[in-house]
Amino acid sequence: MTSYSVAVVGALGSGKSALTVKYITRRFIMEYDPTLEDVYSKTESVEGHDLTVNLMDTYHPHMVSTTTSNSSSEDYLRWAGAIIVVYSITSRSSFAVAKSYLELISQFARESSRPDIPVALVGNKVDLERYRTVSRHAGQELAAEYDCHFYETSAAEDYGSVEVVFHELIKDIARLTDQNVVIQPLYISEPATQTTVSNSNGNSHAPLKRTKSPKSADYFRVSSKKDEAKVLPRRQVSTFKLFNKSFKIFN
Ligand SMILES: Nc1nc2c(ncn2[C@@H]2O[C@H](COP(=O)(O)OP(=O)(O)OP(=O)(O)O)[C@@H](O)[C@H]2O)c(=O)[nH]1
Repeated sequence: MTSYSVAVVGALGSGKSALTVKYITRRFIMEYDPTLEDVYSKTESVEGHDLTVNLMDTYHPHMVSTTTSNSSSEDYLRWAGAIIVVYSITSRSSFAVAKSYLELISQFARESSRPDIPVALVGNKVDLERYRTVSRHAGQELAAEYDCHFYETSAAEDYGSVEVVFHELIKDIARLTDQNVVIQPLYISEPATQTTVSNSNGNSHAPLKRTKSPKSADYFRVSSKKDEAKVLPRRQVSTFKLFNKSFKIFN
């Protein structure tokens, strides 16, 4: 199974969960329960080749504007094939935290054997333009400083602006492993039968043929705390609880 692991990091409240669930379900969520670190997976079958995207929605309550970290908060670095660093364009403190994450990732890349780990800096909540305190230019400059992708998104609005972030990183991972991958939009089909998966701690990349249209897609979430997987039936939920998190969904 071709597998791509993407970790999402950033300040509390920057929209990590909203972006992750938007990508998984195409819907915007309003979170109102505390967050735990969780792993979600989305799979699709492409011309007989299965592609799985594992997403870690991280939770580092003690990560502030500093480069100090501890080993458990760096687990995502070892796990991820690519990393999304999120800040809110309405929060200068979240931008400072994003810079700290970029520094941490850059240190890790230097010290490990993974100097090319793909990273995207994402300024989220662009629908709240009137409350903007971090300019687009500042985001671009920071991304240039750390030589990473830069995007501005809204988890509350356009799905495409969220999808492109994940897809570009998946393509980067594939390029790093010499895979010829064309990522098409991940269509969500009727829920499949319940599936059990285990967390991916590495990235094994089988050759993937070019394709014109994905045939089917499943999406489900696995908890990093439990060896249990859960299929989320898209058409049956307007409000749902995912293990320890509750979400309201806005169509
Ligand atoms: N308007 C708007 N609100 C957003 C957006 N993304 C997230 N939010 C809201 O911002 C709040 C925080 O979003 P979360 O996704 O929980 O943020 P998080 O980074 O996962 O936060 P923690 O789980 O505490 O680490 C929630 O009320 C979301 O509904 C966005 O793009 N636009």
